[in-house]
Amino acid sequence: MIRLVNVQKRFGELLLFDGLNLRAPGGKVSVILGPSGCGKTSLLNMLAGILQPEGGRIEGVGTRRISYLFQEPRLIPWRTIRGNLEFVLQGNEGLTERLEVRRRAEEALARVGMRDFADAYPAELSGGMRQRAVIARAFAYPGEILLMDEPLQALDLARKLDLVEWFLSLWAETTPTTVFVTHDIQEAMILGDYITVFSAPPARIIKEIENPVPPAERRLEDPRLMSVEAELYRSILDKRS
Ligand SMILES: Nc1ncnc2c1ncn2[C@@H]1O[C@H](COP(=O)(O)OP(=O)(O)OP(=O)(O)O)[C@@H](O)[C@H]1O
Repeated sequence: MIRLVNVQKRFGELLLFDGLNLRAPGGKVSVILGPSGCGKTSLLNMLAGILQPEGGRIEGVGTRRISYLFQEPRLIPWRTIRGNLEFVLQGNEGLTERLEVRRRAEEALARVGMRDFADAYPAELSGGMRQRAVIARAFAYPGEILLMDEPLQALDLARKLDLVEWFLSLWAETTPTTVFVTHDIQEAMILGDYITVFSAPPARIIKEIENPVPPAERRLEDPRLMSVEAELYRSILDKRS
């Protein structure tokens, strides 16, 4: 379980978090849904230790291994897709053997249907394929905690749902404690075991929902998810009025 206790963060005049309390249960996907600029990326950066809060504390992260998926697929342009995965795996204790690293990279690419593109360079692939490669990379590097910053936002709905399916099947193998931030309600419903809605800064929690539908059964047209969607819309609209 990751816990934020009374976290304070400001950037100059902008008070981003004024005593934020939040939990992300172990082995579950917690989605933070919030408007642009409410501090979602800053929250992940604090969890990753890249950014320090001015007050409060963050528990449950410590020395645990973290995978971080950024908004845009950050791949090294002069390395092939396989080379990008190997690069991450080589820094990993116990995986120093070159052949083992290669085997793991190829296995991860095969898991997302990218085996035939292992020798391609990032610029030769579509945005959706690059995103698939970074998802493979995140799971090839076995983090206990997975942080995801709107990694699907630039994709159309069909590609997004395709990637969500890959994501959920890979995720189910190791069930890392996951914090996924987004402003997309559909992503939140399909991926989130828990969904927390943030207000604009200073970010407050305006709604918390436990997803009533198990991951394997989540379809956008499922009436149970449609009622989650309605509840999420209502909470966001109520806040505006
Ligand atoms: N290093 C920084 N210095 C000053 N202001 C910052 C810094 N990082 C973020 N901010 C500001 O803090 C606010 C929250 O930024 P953040 O990127 O965390 O929000 P977000 O919810 O992830 O937004 P988006 O959905 O647009 O990515 C923004 O107004 C941003 O300009």
